[in-house]
Amino acid sequence: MLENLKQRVYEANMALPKHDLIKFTWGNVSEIDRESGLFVIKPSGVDYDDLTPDDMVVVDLDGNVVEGDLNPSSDTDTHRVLYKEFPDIGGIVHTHSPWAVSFAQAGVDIPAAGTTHADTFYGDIPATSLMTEAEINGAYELETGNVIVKTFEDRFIDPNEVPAVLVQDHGPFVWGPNAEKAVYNSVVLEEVAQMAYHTMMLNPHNVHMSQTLLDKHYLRKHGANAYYGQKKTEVTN
Ligand SMILES: O=C(CO)[C@@H](O)[C@H](O)COP(=O)(O)O
Repeated sequence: MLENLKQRVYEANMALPKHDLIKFTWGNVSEIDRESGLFVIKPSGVDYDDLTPDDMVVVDLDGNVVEGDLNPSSDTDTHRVLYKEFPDIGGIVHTHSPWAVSFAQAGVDIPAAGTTHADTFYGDIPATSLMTEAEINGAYELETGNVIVKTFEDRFIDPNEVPAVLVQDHGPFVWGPNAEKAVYNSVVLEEVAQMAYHTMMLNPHNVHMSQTLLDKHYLRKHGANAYYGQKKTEVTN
């Protein structure tokens, strides 16, 4: 079971440079096996050209390295918090994709401006508030996870419907039912971030799509077969 998971996580990590979402050793991908509560994550600081499936590190939800000779990603605690607090997600991606990072660093939500966005995100993609000095000086990656969870709780956003967040001072964390889908969502995030930036430049007033179209479009695509569990709303064609 773990060998297959390591292979999948390796392939998902290798998709980051392929889609130009990272440079050098930036970013990381993980996937959890919910039965065992173990997740597999990229090792820290290893160039993607040198990565192998055997380099992947197995971690439990208490943060203990269960298997692996290399140190797990420096963002492991952020992944860990999200797996504990968002029980429906199965894979997490962190990238430094430029357009998403620009919105994150500016502390600006990516607005739901059109159907390209609505295909994957059921609403604006939230930017977190700036982390406090205490959070930064504490266990930064752990506090990053806590800030993400608090952002979704405070803004009543369902992480199963908006599978991404823009961590101010850092960058995007994106998730999905597995690592492969989380990478797909990361690619869509970068695309809609660039589209949103230009849309906002062209029309500084209001770029939000109609809620009616957002509801219709998202539910038609996800409603009956939402991969995060069954949506109760009837899908209207
Ligand atoms: O944002 C940072 C560093 O600024 C990290 O997220 C790196 O981008 C990935 O670190 P490792 O996964 O290699 O530890």
